[in-house]
Amino acid sequence: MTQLKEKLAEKIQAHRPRTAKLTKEYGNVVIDKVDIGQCIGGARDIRCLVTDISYLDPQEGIRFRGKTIPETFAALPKAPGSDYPTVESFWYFLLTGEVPTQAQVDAVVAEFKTRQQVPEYVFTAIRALPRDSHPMVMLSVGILALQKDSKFAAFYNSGKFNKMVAWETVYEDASDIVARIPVIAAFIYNLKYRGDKQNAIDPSLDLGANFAHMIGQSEQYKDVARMYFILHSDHESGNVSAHTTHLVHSALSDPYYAYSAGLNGLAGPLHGLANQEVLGWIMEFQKKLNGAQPTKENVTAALWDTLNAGQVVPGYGHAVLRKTDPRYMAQREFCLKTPGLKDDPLFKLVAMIFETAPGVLTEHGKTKNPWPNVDAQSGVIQWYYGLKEWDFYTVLFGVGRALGCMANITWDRGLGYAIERPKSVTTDMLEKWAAEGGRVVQTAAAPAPGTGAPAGA
Ligand SMILES: CC(=O)SCCNC(=O)CCNC(=O)[C@H](O)C(C)(C)COP(=O)(O)OP(=O)(O)OC[C@H]1O[C@@H](n2cnc3c(N)ncnc32)[C@H](O)[C@@H]1OP(=O)(O)O
Ligand SMILES: O=C([O-])CC(=O)C(=O)O
Repeated sequence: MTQLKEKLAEKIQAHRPRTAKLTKEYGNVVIDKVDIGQCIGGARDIRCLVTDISYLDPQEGIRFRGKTIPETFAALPKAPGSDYPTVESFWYFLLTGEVPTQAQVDAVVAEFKTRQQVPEYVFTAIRALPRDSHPMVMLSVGILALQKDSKFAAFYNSGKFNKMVAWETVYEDASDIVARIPVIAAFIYNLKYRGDKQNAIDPSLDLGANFAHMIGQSEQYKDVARMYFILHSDHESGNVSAHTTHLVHSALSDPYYAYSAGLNGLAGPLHGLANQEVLGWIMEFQKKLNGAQPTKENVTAALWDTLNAGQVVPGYGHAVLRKTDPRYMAQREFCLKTPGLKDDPLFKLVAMIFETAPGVLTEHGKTKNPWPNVDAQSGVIQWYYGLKEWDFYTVLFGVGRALGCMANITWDRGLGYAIERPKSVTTDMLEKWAAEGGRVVQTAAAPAPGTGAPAGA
């Protein structure tokens, strides 16, 4: 066992009694209620998932293992010669909740080296796709192609499957996915946009730096990759990509099936694809400007054009957040402290949209959150460093999101979470309960009509 796996074994062992006690002794304690609006409206705000990897406060934004973004960056050991931590150090932190020592980070970096070789059949499968396939299709296929070597699936099929140790094989697959996904992403980038010029893995580099090297990027981009992957890693477990991954794995589908499915959700324009949509929107707007400077007036007019056409303003709004996304701010601060980038015309336009869009969206009056999310700021950084193919941006997101999704399902198995299966109802039922002022629950512990029903009723 590696040091990280041993530490994780300790942590899971220590945590199990807490989950068991909650289920056995407090299983009937009500923590939320469900109304018709939530039933029809995407289960918004219903507290019905558990994860300790990260928590999203609507006002404050994300905390990874209890730490805000600045606290996370400050606490973790940094990559050599860099202000940013390695992805490997963050992976240790997400999995265990402990800030690793430099020696523990070095061990993960070394472990990833042994995992990062991608079998040739994965590249063959991607090459077989039409070259104009979306890069997210290629990434999802690449992850799915790896499934045949799943250690979790092999364990399940071995006839010796045992729930108590099943997490160990999830950990193996999860670590393989995290170590390999940047290599697959780099292959896709090179295949589609660099005339198939493939750079070999540099075994001396950490995950983020190696990704930069593999796509032929600059020294400075190494920190961009590290920062981007960490910022995009996790957003508690109700978002589409994390929830899908969790749901699919809850059927004991292995991590490859689960994350390929999660990526397919990330590829939606209301979720991860919004970063591509933001750049597309900005480029369209710049074209219309025809060389003129962006001003509050012309940005306002462009935002209204989008809204009046019945479209959403990409990069703005959020299902949970009610303030500017701290991931947006972390990337904005990166821009402001990077000479060149802070004076870049595209950054200035993004900053002008930040000044203008919240007011316009508030006046429009629909969105509950007029503030920018992570996707409004990420593309401009990529563009500045020469990664201009914006249909690739969600692939970058997918590399980062693997960290959170894989940490989550490793813990799902560690704690033996059940197959996920919420209950559906019919429209007739909703109409009946609406007319009656609520659903009458037939249990001893039934709450008053209109206050919801305990599980199992
Ligand atoms: C990494 C991420 O996934 S972050 C999110 C990335 N997605 C985007 O940036 C796309 C633009 N934003 C949106 O579409 C939404 O804000 C979402 C999908 C993020 C959240 O959706 P919801 O939780 O349903 O938002 P909310 O409750 O505020 O929606 C209420 C109304 O405001 C509209 N609205 C929300 N955001 C926007 C927006 N940016 N522009 C225009 N209208 C919006 C919704 O479409 C909805 O309209 P409807 O009543 O006609 O259906
Ligand atoms: O939390 C959400 O629903 C969407 C989001 O920002 C993410 O997944 O990063």
